[in-house]
Amino acid sequence: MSDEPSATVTGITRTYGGVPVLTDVSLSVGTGVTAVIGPNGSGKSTLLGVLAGAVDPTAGSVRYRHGGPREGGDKRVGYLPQRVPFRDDLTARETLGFYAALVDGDADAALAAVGLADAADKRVGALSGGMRRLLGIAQATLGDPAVVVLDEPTSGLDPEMRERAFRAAARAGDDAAVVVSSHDLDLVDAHADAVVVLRRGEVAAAGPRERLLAEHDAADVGELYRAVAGGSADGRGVDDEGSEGDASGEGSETVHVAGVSDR
Ligand SMILES: Nc1ncnc2c1ncn2[C@@H]1O[C@H](COP(=O)(O)OP(=O)(O)OP(=O)(O)O)[C@@H](O)[C@H]1O
Repeated sequence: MSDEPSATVTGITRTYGGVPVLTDVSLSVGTGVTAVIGPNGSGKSTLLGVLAGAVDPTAGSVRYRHGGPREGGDKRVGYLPQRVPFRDDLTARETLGFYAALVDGDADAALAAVGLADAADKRVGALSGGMRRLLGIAQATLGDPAVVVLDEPTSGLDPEMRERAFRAAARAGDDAAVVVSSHDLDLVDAHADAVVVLRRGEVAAAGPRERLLAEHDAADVGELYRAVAGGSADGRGVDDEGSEGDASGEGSETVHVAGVSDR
């Protein structure tokens, strides 16, 4: 595992109609699983979209160690958006074959890696919601990208499928920087090497999971979340003075959140 970050975002701000949804976010991610957590509307999808090159920041920059999503023909950044526009009439293999052709990937290997080998010839329209999410993870990992961005890969899934989706993400994290947003704090606790907590568009805490837990005297990621992000949907349950983590978003200092694994 290299200490050099796979992707670094510096001073990212994104506004919609003049309203900031991300404010001066700086962090870097490395090999392993980095989980982005935070209340609804805290900016997780926007941050992941910026990392994936799907959302242009209003200010700030993103730097990739191995080349970005818009550089050259190679797919260096894989992306699973919240809603995946797969066609229902194609089979799982045909679907991945389409994407694999774009990035010189191996559709069957990607299907096998997420446990969908037996469903290769099923039409996408006949897959369960969970299998569809797994297909989305397979799509995002095609072509061995250096950075894999997965936006809520477990939303709407049953507990077994959630576990499978996170395991697939964790396997991809063996040799890629996997950035995953999630509300499944128990799975984040079990599988994430590093955690970023967003609160109202700012980084409230970020770093290797074990270090963050120790710093915030939290037994698990659920406790960390309650301590740092607050309990309410918009994060207003937190006192602004006393709850900042080590990556408060002040200034543009970059915090390296990943690159440490204790698994
Ligand atoms: N295209 C857009 N146009 C206008 N506002 C947007 C757009 N995308 C996001 N927003 C706003 O930005 C804020 C952050 O949204 P975002 O989806 O990044 O949050 P999130 O943390 O991923 O939320 P959730 O957990 O509900 O998925 C929200 O207030 C949302 O309404």
